[in-house]
Amino acid sequence: MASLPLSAKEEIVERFLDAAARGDLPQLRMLLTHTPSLINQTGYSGWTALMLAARNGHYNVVEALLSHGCDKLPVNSSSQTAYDIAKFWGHSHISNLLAQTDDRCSGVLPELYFSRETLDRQSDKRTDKTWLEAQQSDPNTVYLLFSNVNPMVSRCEEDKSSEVLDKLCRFRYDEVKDLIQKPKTKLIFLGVEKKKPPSSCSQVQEGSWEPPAWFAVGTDEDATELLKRCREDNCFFPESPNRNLLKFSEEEAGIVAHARSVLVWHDRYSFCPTCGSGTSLEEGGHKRRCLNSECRSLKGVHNTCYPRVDPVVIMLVVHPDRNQCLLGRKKSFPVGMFSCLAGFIEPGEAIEDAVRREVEEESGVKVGLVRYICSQPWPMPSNLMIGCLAIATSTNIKVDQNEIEEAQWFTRQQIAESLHRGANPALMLPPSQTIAHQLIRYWICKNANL
Ligand SMILES: NC(=O)C1=CN([C@@H]2O[C@H](COP(=O)(O)OP(=O)(O)OC[C@H]3O[C@@H](n4cnc5c(N)ncnc54)[C@H](O)[C@@H]3O)[C@@H](O)[C@H]2O)C=CC1
Ligand SMILES: [Mg+2]
Ligand SMILES: [Mg+2]
Ligand SMILES: [Mg+2]
Ligand SMILES: [Zn+2]
Repeated sequence: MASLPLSAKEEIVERFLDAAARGDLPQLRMLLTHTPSLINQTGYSGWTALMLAARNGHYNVVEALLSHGCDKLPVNSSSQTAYDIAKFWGHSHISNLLAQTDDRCSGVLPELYFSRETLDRQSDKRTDKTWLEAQQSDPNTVYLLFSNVNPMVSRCEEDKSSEVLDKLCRFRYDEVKDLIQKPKTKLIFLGVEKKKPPSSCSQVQEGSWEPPAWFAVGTDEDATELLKRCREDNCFFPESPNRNLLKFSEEEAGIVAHARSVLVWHDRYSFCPTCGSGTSLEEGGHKRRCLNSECRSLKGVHNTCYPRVDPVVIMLVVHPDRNQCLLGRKKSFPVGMFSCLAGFIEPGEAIEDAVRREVEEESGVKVGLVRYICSQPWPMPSNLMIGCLAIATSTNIKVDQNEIEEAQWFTRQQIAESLHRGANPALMLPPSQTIAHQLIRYWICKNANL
């Protein structure tokens, strides 16, 4: 049977993959300059250009592909990454290169959701009352409204990935000035915009321009009343706040993480933890001062006066054979979902010891080497997730049923398939916004080269 003619697109993909397989760097570069989207295209059996170059030992092609931001994660139909292929065929200079390239640049460890510092916090301005007051009434200042620690949002479906995005509703001083004067309202100074205006702006030329300040307004007023302040009619307060907190853009997620954690702290610590008296807000909403002049908390620096952060270790435990990892599921997880083990750090405990203790408590597995990888603020309500890879020194699982319903070793192949192809009913991994997902992805890409 005569083979069907290739479409123009298929033909260019084939030429690109062929150039990678032959190590023809000039041809590969020329095609990439013309059509940058070729970079992660796949051909026969899911092989990418990176895999073909890794298979045939073309170091300079692998290097060029990585410098163009090529994705190292994809697996072929045999569930092998480019790293696995280079290693299998004995091209250790290439497998080392694939394991070593800078994590952030190569996309192995992307920026974590909730962690973008969109605003410049300008913490030194928190004690400058005159400056803060001037910012509050400035017409360019941006206010965000929170009802019982939930942000008011509007929904837009125009994101390029066609995912639903929630957008924070922004208000100006005139629209909220009555609200912020009420005694029970909490006003949090979040920082100032980092973006610079166009140099044509007259205030920039005069030297009088200041970047707009942002404030969060926390109130327990009736949500329906608050919604009446909106100019648009598609604004709302999400019904399941925890799930909805994962629907923001990266820019806004970072702002929400800061604002929500501080507001939750005010909500839960209205009275002085030292003597039980009332407190007042200070320092742009980043401090609570006890109103009892005799209180010990007023002498020296007292940590109960400042917002709390709870450190939590979260770890991907790697099997001693380096080819499997340990994941667990809580009863509350959706069917089929497994995630990294996690637990609160206890007082007087180092990160490594907390990792070893939590893993042994929850799964019975003993851990030796622990390596810190990355962290993520998790404003539910105020955790700092400290992500680690840990190497197990024992393999028998004995689950603590109070904390975990089930724990299991999964092979690299099972994980790579679930990550790459998704929709695997036997193993569903947590969403990409979580540090658990990113630690798992990191292990697959780096092959746990501890
Ligand atoms: N972003 C992510 O990828 C993930 C985030 N997490 C978060 O990590 C946190 C800790 O994980 P768990 O397995 O629940 O911890 P865990 O294994 O330490 O068990 C929780 C228990 O620890 C006790 N506890 C000790 N200190 C606590 C504190 N400061 N606050 C609340 N409870 C405390 C309580 O009895 C609680 O029931 C959770 O809040 C969860 O939201 C958990 C997994 C993934
Ligand atoms: Mg736990
Ligand atoms: Mg635990
Ligand atoms: Mg614990
Ligand atoms: Zn007190």
